[in-house]
Amino acid sequence: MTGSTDPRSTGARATPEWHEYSSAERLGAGLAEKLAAICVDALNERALAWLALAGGRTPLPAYRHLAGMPGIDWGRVVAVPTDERCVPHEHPACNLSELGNALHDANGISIITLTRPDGDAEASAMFAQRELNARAQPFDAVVLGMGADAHTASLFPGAAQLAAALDLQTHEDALRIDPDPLPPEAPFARITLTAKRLLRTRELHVVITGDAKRGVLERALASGDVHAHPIAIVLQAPQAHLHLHWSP
Ligand SMILES: O=C1O[C@H](COP(=O)(O)O)[C@@H](O)[C@H](O)[C@H]1O
Repeated sequence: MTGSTDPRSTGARATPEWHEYSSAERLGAGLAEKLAAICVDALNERALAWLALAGGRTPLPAYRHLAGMPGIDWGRVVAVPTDERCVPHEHPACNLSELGNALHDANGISIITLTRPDGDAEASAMFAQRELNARAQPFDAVVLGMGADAHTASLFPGAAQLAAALDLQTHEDALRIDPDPLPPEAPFARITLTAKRLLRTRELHVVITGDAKRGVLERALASGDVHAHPIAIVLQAPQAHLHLHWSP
């Protein structure tokens, strides 16, 4: 089911369009169709299609569907993770291999990394900034996941660097973030795209599953408090088409 709240809101807030699916697999197929369409449009109009893709498990079915879709000139598609853990690239906690595996069939796609091969946090932050600075054009689409604490990308509530990463006047595209507390399942510093960089996009797709996360997302959007609920930054991109994808 697809539904919209207020189709054209007033003020500088994005208007979310909800997409509800009966399963995570259907969500993956629905999101993949939207990403494929925007890649095709981008490639018809510009030299490259430029995507920022969330890590985590929820969007992986969408990436797999997308990679299998016909009619996309993958050699002209460039993707970057929205965030990455500061671990060596061969470490099981590095998002890169899962993203690469999910996009395996997208033959020729370029995936930009945010971290140095050894995972050093400071060197990675400088590297990520250079990589993004060299690709200053707006994203065609940004896919964002969300944690149970309302973090998105690696914009973690409570992190010392959160205010800098949320600052919409910043000149930084990517920053080091130290989640506080460190999540026990992934106790690492991260590199995250800043809110300003994530919001410079034609489309924003938030992808979540389960009633608990839906409740978190609805409360975050209602409060608009980006420091307590960083996912609420998506409301601050009124020029972007904001899609919220949910399945049980
Ligand atoms: O820590 C992270 O978690 C979120 C959500 O992941 P999921 O597995 O629950 O979908 C993810 O979007 C983010 O990129 C990642 O760093």
